[in-house]
Amino acid sequence: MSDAAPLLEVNDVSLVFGGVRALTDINFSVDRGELFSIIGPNGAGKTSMLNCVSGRYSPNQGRILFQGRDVTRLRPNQRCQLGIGRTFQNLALFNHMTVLDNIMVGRHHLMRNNFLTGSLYWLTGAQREELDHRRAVEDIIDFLEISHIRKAVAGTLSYGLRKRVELARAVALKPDLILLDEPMAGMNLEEKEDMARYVIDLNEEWGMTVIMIEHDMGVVMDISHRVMVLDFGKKIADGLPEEVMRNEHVRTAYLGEEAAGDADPNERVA
Ligand SMILES: Nc1ncnc2c1ncn2[C@@H]1O[C@H](COP(=O)(O)OP(=O)(O)OP(=O)(O)O)[C@@H](O)[C@H]1O
Repeated sequence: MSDAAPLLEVNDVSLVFGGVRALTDINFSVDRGELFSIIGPNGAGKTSMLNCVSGRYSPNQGRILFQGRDVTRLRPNQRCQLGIGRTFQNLALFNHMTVLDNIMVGRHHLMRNNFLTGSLYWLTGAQREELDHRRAVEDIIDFLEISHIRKAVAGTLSYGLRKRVELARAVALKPDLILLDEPMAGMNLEEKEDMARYVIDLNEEWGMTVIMIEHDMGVVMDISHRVMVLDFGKKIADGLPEEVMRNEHVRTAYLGEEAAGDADPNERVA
């Protein structure tokens, strides 16, 4: 694959649930290094699109290529191993486990030693491997500023902190492509500012390509390189944030003229 080839290509993807057409003929691509956002009203098909990329849903039609390889029929864990990580709209943490253990779960597929070799702990290099993993996890904990809660049981934390731990677990997979489903939902302004900064740093410092679904237009327009708009399962626009904001179809179909006026680009959250 040449450097110029997209990291992710979605070709003619359609997805149907019974009588509901969740997605119709969706085409887009995301280049390595991009921070790409998907927006649209409730029920527009955003999460369905992300689920087709992560492998949770299998499209009825179309193909998904990751690093030039057709992954359309691969299971979620296979895509994970190829470098696609994600967070969920509704938190999916192990609430009874500590923050540290939740993040270690994220490292699982990178660990070569299993329970058999693990029983030969000192002989197989498992001890060294575990140390390496712990070090990598510590880097993530420092980056996301959750050192003070590392030993806390995940279920006891505030919503904002649990979202951050969930992000940490997804980052622990060291994905090339990270899919974020409404990372700022339910957060206060300060938490949103922090999360926006983490997303930018993941993209710029950690080199991860990001696809983000987010309803906060201020954040989306401020930090995205490109934005795609879905409406009733169809793509109605994609382009630079300012182009999308100017697009009349988007303004009427999604934002509405009034809301479009509200999303003042000078009033950005991050
Ligand atoms: N598992 C499912 N079974 C049946 N219908 C589904 C399923 N998942 C999604 N849908 C339907 O597909 C359509 C798109 O839903 P989706 O959740 O992808 O939209 P969305 O843009 O992410 O919405 P929101 O912003 O509310 O999260 C909706 O009509 C939804 O009811």
